[in-house]
Amino acid sequence: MSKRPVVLVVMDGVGISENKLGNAVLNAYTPTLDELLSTCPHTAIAAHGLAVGLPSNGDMGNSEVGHNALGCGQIYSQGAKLVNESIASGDIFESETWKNLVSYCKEKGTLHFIGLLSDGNVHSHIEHLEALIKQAKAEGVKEVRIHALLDGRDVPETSALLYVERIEKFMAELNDDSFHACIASGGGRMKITMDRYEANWPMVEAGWHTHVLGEGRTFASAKEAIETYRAESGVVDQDMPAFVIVKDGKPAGTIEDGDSVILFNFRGDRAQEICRAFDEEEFTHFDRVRRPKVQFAGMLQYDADLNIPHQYLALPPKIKHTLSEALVKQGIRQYAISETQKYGHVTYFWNGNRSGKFDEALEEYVEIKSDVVPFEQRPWMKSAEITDALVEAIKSGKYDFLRTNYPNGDMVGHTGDYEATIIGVESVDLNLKRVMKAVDEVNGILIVTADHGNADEMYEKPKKEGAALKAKTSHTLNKVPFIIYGADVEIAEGEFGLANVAATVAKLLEVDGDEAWLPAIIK
Ligand SMILES: O=C(O)[C@@H](CO)OP(=O)(O)O
Ligand SMILES: [Mn+2]
Ligand SMILES: [Mn+2]
Repeated sequence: MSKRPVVLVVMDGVGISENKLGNAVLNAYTPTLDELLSTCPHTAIAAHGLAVGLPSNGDMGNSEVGHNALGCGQIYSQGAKLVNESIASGDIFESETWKNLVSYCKEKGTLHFIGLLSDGNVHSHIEHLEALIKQAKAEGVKEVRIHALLDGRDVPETSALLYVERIEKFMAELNDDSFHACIASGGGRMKITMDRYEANWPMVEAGWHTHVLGEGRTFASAKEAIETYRAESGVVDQDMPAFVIVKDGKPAGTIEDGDSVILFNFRGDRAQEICRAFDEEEFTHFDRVRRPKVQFAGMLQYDADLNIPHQYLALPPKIKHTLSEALVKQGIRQYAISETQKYGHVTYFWNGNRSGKFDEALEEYVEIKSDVVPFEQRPWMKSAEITDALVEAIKSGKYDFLRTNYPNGDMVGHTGDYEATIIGVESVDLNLKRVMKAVDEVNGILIVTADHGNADEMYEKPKKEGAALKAKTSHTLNKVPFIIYGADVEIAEGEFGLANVAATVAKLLEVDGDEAWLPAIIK
């Protein structure tokens, strides 16, 4: 084992692109990154598509698959791909859960689908929803209701109508005397239901009131809701307030005793809280007012240790041989820190979607509370506070491997605000300098990388030359930086991705890697 501590920084959403237009990474003032890139061994590594276990290279990276790959050194087929396969093979419809949910609601109840309505393939895919609705009808379900969370964060900023129209056309073709499906409620994904890491439970409470109780502002259709909210305030899809659809003066689909409910998102971070609201007997995070007796299932098992949700349609990748586990076996003391928005990224996602520790005595996890504010108004977020704690941990000499995630490039990038995102990236750069100094003081080694791009492309590619610029809120397909500071090493030949990082960390720590891992990025 080396005597030199290794610190790994994930700059969330900081990708590499040569294109200067709307590039909040290239155009930010980043003296620290510039210094690192001009003086240290570095390369660019793949963070999207096949390199992180997604169905195709047209799939942008995301935090879940990115941190999974970083933390386990391997490429596993991810939720997006596993659900595709399970639907194609029909396995999903053979599952006990599917059968249970269908038989529970088939005679007198309704089958509800709650989830992110887009083809972003980060949390969900509309094709999965379509396949489930079609099969439900084939198996004799009579009533289906959709509770549509509007995206605009993994897909273009104001694309909700595209998906609403697509699913309504799909349902209209299925609807007949024996079957009826329609949208019952919805709202922007950053307004209701899809909170994560317990950052903002009131979002989930608002979702409960909307989907379950059918309370809120009412409209005749989802289209009317979207068009009205846009006309009133110019609000974009992800921030769209909640809406309830009414038919004949009543909500089109509250959730009642005898119904079944499927959360059709496959990704876990933003799925867990609403699952808990349905599943938990003793629930204290908000007053549910009424808890219907339903059969509830998630698309995937989101956390096996915590048994969330109790029922699920498909199994997630069984991620084994993680870096954390290999390191604790060799006595390496570890420290992980981020603010709430990304805390689970450096713990839960990093450890293959496990929320527990491998070894209580050897691992310390620290969460700095995120503010609940529009991040374009505070683009520095908690970068300084994270750094205060990280610097202290580095200097304490208590840890051999320390990791952090700075959310700014990503969380501010998702707002589509170019100027604010520049400040977000600059905040990371400023704090990176402090981390470098602390690493110097303890004669350590620093790795700087990212999990996927976002801030590197803040405008959609114009459809025609000269067309007005449109904010881009989603991740990118670009590679990410991989830089090693403080070690006299050479980058190896070849193409690398996020799954090559774990072996690199082990090599720098001078401990054994795992045979399952992809090779290190250094010679
Ligand atoms: O905010 C999120 O949920 C996703 C985008 O859908 O971003 P990230 O993968 O960076 O967490
Ligand atoms: Mn991310
Ligand atoms: Mn993101």
